[in-house]
Amino acid sequence: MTTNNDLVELKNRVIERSPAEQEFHQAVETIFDTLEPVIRKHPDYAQAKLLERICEPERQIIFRVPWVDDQGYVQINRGYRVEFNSALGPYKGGLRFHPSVTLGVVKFLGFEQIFKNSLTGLPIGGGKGGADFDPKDKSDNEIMHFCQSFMTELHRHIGEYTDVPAGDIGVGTREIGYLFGQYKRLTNRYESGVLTGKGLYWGGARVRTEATGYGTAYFVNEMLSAHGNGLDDRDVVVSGSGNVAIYAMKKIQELGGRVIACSDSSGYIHDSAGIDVELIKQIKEVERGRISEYPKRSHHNATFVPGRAVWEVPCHVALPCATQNELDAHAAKNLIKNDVIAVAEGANMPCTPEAVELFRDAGILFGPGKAANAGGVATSALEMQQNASRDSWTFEYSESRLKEIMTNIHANCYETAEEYGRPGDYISGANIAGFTRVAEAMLAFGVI
Ligand SMILES: NC(=O)C1=CN([C@@H]2O[C@H](COP(=O)(O)OP(=O)(O)OC[C@H]3O[C@@H](n4cnc5c(N)ncnc54)[C@H](O)[C@@H]3O)[C@@H](O)[C@H]2O)C=CC1
Ligand SMILES: O=C(O)CCC(=O)C(=O)O
Repeated sequence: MTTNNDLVELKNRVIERSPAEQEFHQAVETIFDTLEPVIRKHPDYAQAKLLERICEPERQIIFRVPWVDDQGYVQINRGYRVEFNSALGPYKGGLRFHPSVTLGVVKFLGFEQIFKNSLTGLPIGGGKGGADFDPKDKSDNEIMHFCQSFMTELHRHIGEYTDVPAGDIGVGTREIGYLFGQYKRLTNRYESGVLTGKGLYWGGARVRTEATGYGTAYFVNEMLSAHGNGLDDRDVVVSGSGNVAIYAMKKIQELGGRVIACSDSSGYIHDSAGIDVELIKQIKEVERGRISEYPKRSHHNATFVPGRAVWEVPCHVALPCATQNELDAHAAKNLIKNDVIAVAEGANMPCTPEAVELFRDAGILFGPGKAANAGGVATSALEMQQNASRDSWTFEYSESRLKEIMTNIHANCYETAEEYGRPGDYISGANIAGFTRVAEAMLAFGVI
């Protein structure tokens, strides 16, 4: 029999084995805090030490990334790929290029990815990678040289049946293009399924660009509907203005919500008439500019508030879509005071544990990232399917698949939470449902 004390001891051992990896510890804590009922129900999981095994990456690769900048100076960055768990399929997860990237950050993201990918119901394992490279203010030439150097090492470790990276913060279609070009050159193989998030002319899938944000909007809509609410006429606030944020805003508006604020790392914009998403796309995706440009060019009466978090804007629905730990207890208290009814994580682990606790205590509907933002990786798996069958689906069909997957993920989390006596607790539902599928596969494979 596994008791709560056994689990606490086990969690402490996992944390001690990986010192100074604060973000990874945080992700591990969330899992351990919710899995007690499933471990109790399945003594064979404890006997096979599945929890210990799932916390230990199958492989972690750390490498030097040297490149030459436009001034002719040599620059050195550190690259990572953590191949966490391949029980359900090839390692799958994005690459993040940001100065804050450390082994602990990559491990937390890879760990989350195991459960998220399992929830999609598709055959993908969990992994993540990246580098402490800052793409901000780099020329196109410098980005290309960095990507080529990064892939010169990474190509040895990845493959359609082994490990399939994609984008994340700082890595979009441009970077995937440079990475894919270098992989093709080094291996002399046009192996489309080795990377996802590709451009539509060279093996990419329709809806992948939109998928994470659209999926988050679908998920929050499902959460609201399941509790007798809807998005109609609701004020929605989104953090970030990158890939996830832009398409979350677009789909929220299509579903009847009113997005009144969004942000970047310099501050936020408030537009009570409703954010003009096409203008944000032009500023952010095309010009790679700052969000402070928006009020200068919008026909609405919008304002830019520098250096402050967007969570001070009153809203019914909050979608953190920027980065980890961006929504803290102070922000959560503010949102609760302003009568927020639902929060869904478009980003990975954007809410601190204290914020999550406050939402839970206040009875706010809370969609954890591993469920709410799973639409991106799910559509990556659909891209792999299309690559394997040399096929290309229409936008409408691809979006209908995404919608179906998000509806199923919501239902799975909702029903699992009920089954384990935690109705309405989407965190427990997501963790238990995600873990169970991986656990069953690991059990079937023996001790490996
Ligand atoms: N791109 C994808 O398909 C998926 C991304 N995610 C997660 O979503 C989040 C955002 O990723 P992307 O949109 O792809 O990245 P991105 O690089 O396109 O955009 C990130 C955005 O966050 C903003 N930002 C960064 N730090 C901030 C801060 N402290 N305050 C306010 N804004 C800040 C940036 O200015 C930028 O607008 C990340 O947590 C990522 O791991 C999760 C699932 C899939
Ligand atoms: O599409 C992918 O493989 C990457 C998605 C990702 O990095 C994520 O879900 O956080």
